[in-house]
Amino acid sequence: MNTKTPRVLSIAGTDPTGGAGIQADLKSIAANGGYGMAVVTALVAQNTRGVRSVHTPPAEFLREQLDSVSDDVAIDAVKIGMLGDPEVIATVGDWLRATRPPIVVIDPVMVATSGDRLLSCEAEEALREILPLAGLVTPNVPELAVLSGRSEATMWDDVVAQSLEVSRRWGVRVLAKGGHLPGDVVCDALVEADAFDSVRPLESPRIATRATHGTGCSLSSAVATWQTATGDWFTSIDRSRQWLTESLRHGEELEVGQGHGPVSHFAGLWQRGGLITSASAEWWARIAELREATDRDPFLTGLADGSLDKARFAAYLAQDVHYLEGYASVLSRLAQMAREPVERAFWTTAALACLTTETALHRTWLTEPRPAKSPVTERYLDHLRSAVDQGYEHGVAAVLPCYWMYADIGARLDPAGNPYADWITMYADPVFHESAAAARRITDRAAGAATPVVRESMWRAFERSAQLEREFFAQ
Ligand SMILES: Nc1ncnc2c1ncn2[C@@H]1O[C@H](COP(=O)(O)OP(=O)(O)OP(=O)(O)O)[C@@H](O)[C@H]1O
Ligand SMILES: Cc1ncc(CO)c(N)n1
Repeated sequence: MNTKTPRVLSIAGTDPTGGAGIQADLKSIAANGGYGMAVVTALVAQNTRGVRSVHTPPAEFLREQLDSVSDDVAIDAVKIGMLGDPEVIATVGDWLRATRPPIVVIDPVMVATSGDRLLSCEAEEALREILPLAGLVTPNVPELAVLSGRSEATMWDDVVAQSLEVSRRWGVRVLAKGGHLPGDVVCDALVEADAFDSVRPLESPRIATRATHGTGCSLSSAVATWQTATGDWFTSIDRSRQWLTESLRHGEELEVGQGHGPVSHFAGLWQRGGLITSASAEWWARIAELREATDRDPFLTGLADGSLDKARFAAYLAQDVHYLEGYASVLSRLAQMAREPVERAFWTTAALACLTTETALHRTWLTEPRPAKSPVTERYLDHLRSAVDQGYEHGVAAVLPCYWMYADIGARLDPAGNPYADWITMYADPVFHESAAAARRITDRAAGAATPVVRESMWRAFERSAQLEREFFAQ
């Protein structure tokens, strides 16, 4: 098992709508964990409905593109798609013989999903001749008929028979794809003609979707990528098919084009949180410096070693009572805005705890007359109120630092022999920590469901609160 990121080169034609060809290959390689590179064989004016025209750059230029990659980059795998005409095939064939990439997958592209031809008839013979350079060839049913010189298979047994013929004749492994045959189950098979004529079928449920544009491109690129990592063709095909099935399921959601739309290459990744596994964890890391600066504030260092002046502590608690009253109102508003019953219950309980448990200690320190709200207290509460005004997501992000920074401080201070031990143990209490964890989970759920724009402004609301927490201690 190779643990390095596979460097995978796609040699193929283009699809400006991004669902097939090189554009699909790059997405597929990335979605399956590889680093994608691309050499263009043909510029294709096409969309989800059909092909309008094809522009083939000069063969010398194709060779220059290929050499640009191989002269500089160690290539782990190559996926070959649309080759268009005999000159293109000869150029790619020469380059393959010269560079000998360790993994080569040829998707013998002949016809687009729309039914338009992508390979000239004269090129069919030339294409057969380069098959021995591949570790795997991935024809669909019509392509298999062309390669084997037979009529198009209508039954699975014929698909297998034709695959065995192609495998035997050109000494190549064949992934026969049954996507074009009818049935609730889509059957593919890895076929190798040798003494035992191995035929290993792979089945999956047929997804009822029109979004099948570029499935062949995407599958072959995925297999090339996985093969670098696993070294086993069957495993690579199996993994790639699982990924493709998931991507097919979400293709129509993209609403791309009026014909056969593309698959959603990153649907699974997005659904599982994309690059951000936890928004709150990422935000917490981003405020690391601010947190360290807060720790160094004389108020907190004094609290930590017990040397803090009693009058300063009382003044802090007096402001904190004002703050907690305002904070509780904000939490009640979140309770009203929450759509999930568990979240509504959490914010309701949180508002109550704020007005009772948390302020109980404060009240023992309060002296009359109570001081007015300080400018920092006013500013912090204004910020929280304007965050909930913007929406639930912003509100939950804004109230989080108050929980989290206090839980963090409470866990790190030692109450033993400290005159402020009551305060420390209140924030070291597991019940308070569980509340902080619940507030984080709610924030992560809201951030996961939010658009990138909303998530970005959630972060800003969180960051501003963290800054205000620091100013609050420093006041
Ligand atoms: N509706 C579907 N549901 C599930 N899997 C499918 C569906 N259609 C195709 N597949 C799978 O997608 C892969 C590509 O199959 P297909 O035979 O359609 O290739 P293709 O014709 O070369 O693709 P294209 O020309 O659209 O790029 C195969 O693994 C096939 O089993
Ligand atoms: C460039 C290109 N390659 C392959 C296909 C097959 O889907 C396509 N439509 N376009």
